[in-house]
Amino acid sequence: MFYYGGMTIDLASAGNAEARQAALAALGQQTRELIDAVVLTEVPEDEITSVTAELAALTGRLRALRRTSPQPFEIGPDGTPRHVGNAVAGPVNPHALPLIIESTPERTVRAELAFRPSHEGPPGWVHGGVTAMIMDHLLGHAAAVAGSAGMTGTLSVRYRRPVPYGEPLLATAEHTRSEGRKSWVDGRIALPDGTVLVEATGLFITPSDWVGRFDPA
Ligand SMILES: CCCCCCCCCCCC(=O)SCCNC(=O)CCNC(=O)[C@H](O)C(C)(C)COP(=O)(O)OP(=O)(O)OC[C@H]1O[C@@H](n2cnc3c(N)ncnc32)[C@H](O)[C@@H]1OP(=O)(O)O
Repeated sequence: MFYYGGMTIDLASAGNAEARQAALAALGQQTRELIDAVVLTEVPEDEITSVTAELAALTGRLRALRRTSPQPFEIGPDGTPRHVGNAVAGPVNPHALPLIIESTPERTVRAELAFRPSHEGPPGWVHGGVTAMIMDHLLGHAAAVAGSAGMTGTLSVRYRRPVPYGEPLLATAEHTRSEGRKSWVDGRIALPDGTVLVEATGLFITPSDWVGRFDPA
């Protein structure tokens, strides 16, 4: 539902939902490119001021109709979570890489990724909070495809080497064991040659009201 000028509008019935998601994903991608352009720009100050004014106008146009509910969320028949607005994997969320996760027949997960200049923490390297966020999400996804969807209880991260941005990397994760509603998952981010940069272990807890709700087929 969206609220506009005192009216409530059900956009799902007002248009083609798939085309709308594609349009939003394109907006998300353009905004990612904008963010990196802002981070890297060396244009003159008057140009920066002019672009800022144009962006303020564009922001106002988008704010004309605002969503008041969370983005749609579903678990596919294979246990794969789909959440278009997610901060890590959501194609319509400019904060998201977006992380594109594949599941293997063994119910482990993998994602090829490249961080962006806007993820910089230490000069020239990726911020540790960003890599922890990627690990949190990927490990949570691995728990879900293993039939143990849950919320992060604890996440432990070991930073073994600095993480570069703008270079291809591989993130992988696998569920290792469960006890009741608690599940443990291991994961890592590595260079293409296998050199591990970041390792993580997470404990995911299935809330009581999720039990049996998100089981993969
Ligand atoms: C849909 C698919 C999504 C799929 C999603 C796709 C990937 C997304 C991944 C992103 C994940 C996130 O960022 S999630 C967002 C970050 N996480 C959160 O916001 C979680 C906030 N915390 C909570 O909501 C709650 O505390 C829960 C759900 C974690 C646990 O609450 P609860 O269910 O009431 O748990 P409770 O009965 O007290 O405890 C059950 C058992 O777990 C233990 N336990 C409880 N909390 C913790 C903890 N933090 N660390 C260690 N152990 C804990 C207890 O000691 C107990 O052990 P015993 O006595 O039985 O031995």
